[in-house]
Amino acid sequence: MIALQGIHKSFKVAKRSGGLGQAVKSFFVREHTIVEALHDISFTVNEGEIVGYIGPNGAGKSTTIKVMSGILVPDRGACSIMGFTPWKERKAYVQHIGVVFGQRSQLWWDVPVIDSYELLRDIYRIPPADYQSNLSLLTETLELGDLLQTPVRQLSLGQRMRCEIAASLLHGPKVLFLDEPTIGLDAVSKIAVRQFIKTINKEKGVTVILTTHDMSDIEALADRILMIGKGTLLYDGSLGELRRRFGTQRTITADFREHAAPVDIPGAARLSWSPERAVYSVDTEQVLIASVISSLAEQVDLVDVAVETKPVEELIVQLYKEHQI
Ligand SMILES: Nc1ncnc2c1ncn2[C@@H]1O[C@H](COP(=O)(O)OP(=O)(O)OP(=O)(O)O)[C@@H](O)[C@H]1O
Repeated sequence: MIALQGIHKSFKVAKRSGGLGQAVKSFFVREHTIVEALHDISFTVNEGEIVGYIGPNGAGKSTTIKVMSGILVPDRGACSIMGFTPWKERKAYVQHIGVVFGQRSQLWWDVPVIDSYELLRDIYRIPPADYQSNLSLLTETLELGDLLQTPVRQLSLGQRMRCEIAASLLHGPKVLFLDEPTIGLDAVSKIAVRQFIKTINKEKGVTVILTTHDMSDIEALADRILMIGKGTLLYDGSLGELRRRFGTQRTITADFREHAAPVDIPGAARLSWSPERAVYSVDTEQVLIASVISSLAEQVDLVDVAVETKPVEELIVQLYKEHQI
């Protein structure tokens, strides 16, 4: 459904140094630097996938979304989405995609939300019956109700985001690009937005590409991660694979009835010890978790045991280190 091949995109940025002298000089001689935002980006996405596009600030995530939604023209490379080249056949193409930029609004600020929706209906030439059925489904699932009659500037961030997502789906697109859809939202709104993304993906088969800094979005939603750093694709695979690749390390926290002497477990490194709690680090490629717990149980009177994997954030930092980002 989506195929990018060797996409390159650079920006020419005016160089400015401090001081009045430099400012006067730059008035006559403009110096520029070239920022390579995307370097040879290639990937494919199948129909019905939810793909998380992640990376540090300035990695090139938004630039990729802009190329895929036809807003930016790349310097080189090919991009085919549902048979369209986004920047060439923009008018026909936008009928098939929905785009949400979390930091920008596509809604008219001073008028009720419904007025913006009606404008979008006319822009996209959505047949009245389709518009009505899409609107009622979106109103119900995103709980828009009274919000439709409210001017956008009076909405909370979470309410606005629900309205933005509905706006991007009124014309029934097959692909949805979401750039930071949960930015700034509280926990409840985040869960609502995630739940909705899951629903439209499952029930309507909408393919979703989402950029986010929030790893819990990825854990909750994405079958697959594409990771980008300094304009280069660093990883393409599942979160599970990423965990397996780096995450054979587990931390075992054991609570037990008072036990004075620290206990050594073969194959496990003891990270801390107190008379009622010990923390061990275990490499699951070297030793089984079960054998660590059973040798611990032989020596202390166990009350509780917790086994934790490394948080995803740590795995990602490790990947950046590996690629020297
Ligand atoms: N219009 C522009 N003009 C000049 N440079 C730009 C422009 N847009 C992006 N860049 C540069 O391209 C690089 C990639 O930016 P991009 O916005 O795609 O990153 P991002 O991964 O979305 O970052 P963030 O997580 O901070 O939003 C950055 O170095 C950025 O400064």
